[in-house]
Amino acid sequence: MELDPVENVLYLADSYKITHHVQYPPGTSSVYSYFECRGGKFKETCFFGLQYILKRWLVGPVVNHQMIKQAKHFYAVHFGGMDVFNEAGWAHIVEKHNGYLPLRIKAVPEGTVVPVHNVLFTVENTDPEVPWLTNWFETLLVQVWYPLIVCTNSRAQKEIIAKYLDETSDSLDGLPFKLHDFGYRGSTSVESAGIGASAHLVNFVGTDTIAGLQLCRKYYHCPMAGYSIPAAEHSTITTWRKSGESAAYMNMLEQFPGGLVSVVSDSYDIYNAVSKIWGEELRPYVLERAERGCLVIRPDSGDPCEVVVKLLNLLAENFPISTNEKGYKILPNYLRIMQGDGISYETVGKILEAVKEDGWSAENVVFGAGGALLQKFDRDTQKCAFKCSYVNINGEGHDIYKNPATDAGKKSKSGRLTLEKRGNTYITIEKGLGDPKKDLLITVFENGRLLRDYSLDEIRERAEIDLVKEWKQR
Ligand SMILES: O=C1OCCC/C1=C\Nc1ccccc1
Repeated sequence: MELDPVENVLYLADSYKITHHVQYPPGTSSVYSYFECRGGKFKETCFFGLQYILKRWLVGPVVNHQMIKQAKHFYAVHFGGMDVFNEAGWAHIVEKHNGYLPLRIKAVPEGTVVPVHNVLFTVENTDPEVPWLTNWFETLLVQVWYPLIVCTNSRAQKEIIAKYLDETSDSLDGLPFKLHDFGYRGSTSVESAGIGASAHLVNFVGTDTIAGLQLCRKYYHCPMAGYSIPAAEHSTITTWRKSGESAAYMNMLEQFPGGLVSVVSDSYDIYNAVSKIWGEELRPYVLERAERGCLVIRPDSGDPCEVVVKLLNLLAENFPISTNEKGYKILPNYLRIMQGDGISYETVGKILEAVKEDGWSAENVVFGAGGALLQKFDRDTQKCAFKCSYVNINGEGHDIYKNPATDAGKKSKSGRLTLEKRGNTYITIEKGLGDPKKDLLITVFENGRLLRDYSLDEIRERAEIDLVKEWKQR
């Protein structure tokens, strides 16, 4: 039976790694490597996504003789006839470990927020026969850069939105729904959409990226990690033609008589739609459902700061505005604005500042984000790196490092590492000088078994932002 090559750990490494087993010093018995963020856009990272990689690819009996036989032939061709594939090494893993990978991975608990330049996880071989195994899996494990950075970026936006809610409203209750994931179509694949969407769901519960819900269900014990509401897209408005714009909007109110409903309203002229259609022609119908639901008006073009503020003021001309305890204006609870265009870590604060400057509360607006939420990152955004810091050769341990004369920023940590708390922050102790009893790195994977299985709920709790924790204390 033809094996699915995607499901074969023998193909989950960069080609050059296939040739590395003969490149370590003779007598090498242990290779110990670590992962860190060396800096970048954010000064701290919210660690998330390793568990998905472990469960998806590494847990269980992941290699067998048939796979080895197939890979042997595959690599002979790939390397132009040269026999570089470590058939004996992999056969040893099948024979001695029944295909379970003799590795130990220790990681900071998912959801932990750690300042950059700290060790986030370590990898080492547990069988001295296969020291080359540690770095074989660098390729796959470093892909954690993506969920880690999406989670961090999403969380940073939560901090900004929470700040404005704290300043201009009486509650943070709506915060989990304030940033909605619109990023499915802009993702590079269904799998990557799911990974990125799950990372956002650590911080929020608003999503349209279904793939993320499935991932959270299957890999993070969360049956329903996020929610959405009935919403229009341009096609369901423009198919009524311009002459039928108000009929299209009326249809939305009729088809969804209760609960929240979102109507994108900028197909022709958002300002006309809000002042003349929603504010006049359909005003009675908007009021009629006031007790049963909420109309969410969605602009989708123009300068977000200008459009959102202008829409709030146009709505104030036709609907009853009140003032909350912080002295900021609020729409009636049956009206909200969703800004789903141009939203990013860099812009969300500017929009909320404009809203606040004009005397409006942040509670009036919810946001949607796509590309900037799930795509506009690369491994360099946080300078994610995986480096070997310790090796044992002929029974003698050596603390090792790289320190390129041409880039001091690429200097790596040396020796066996621990992650320890100092006050309310973290530090990494190098050279094996850390206290194992204080080490915050948890053995999550050992010899093919998952030793810690985090739920999304506990990750959400661990990742919670300070302002929310303070509010819960009040
Ligand atoms: O308007 C909305 O209200 C809240 C529910 C989602 C929603 C729109 N979704 C969406 C998805 C992908 C691209 C663009 C929009």
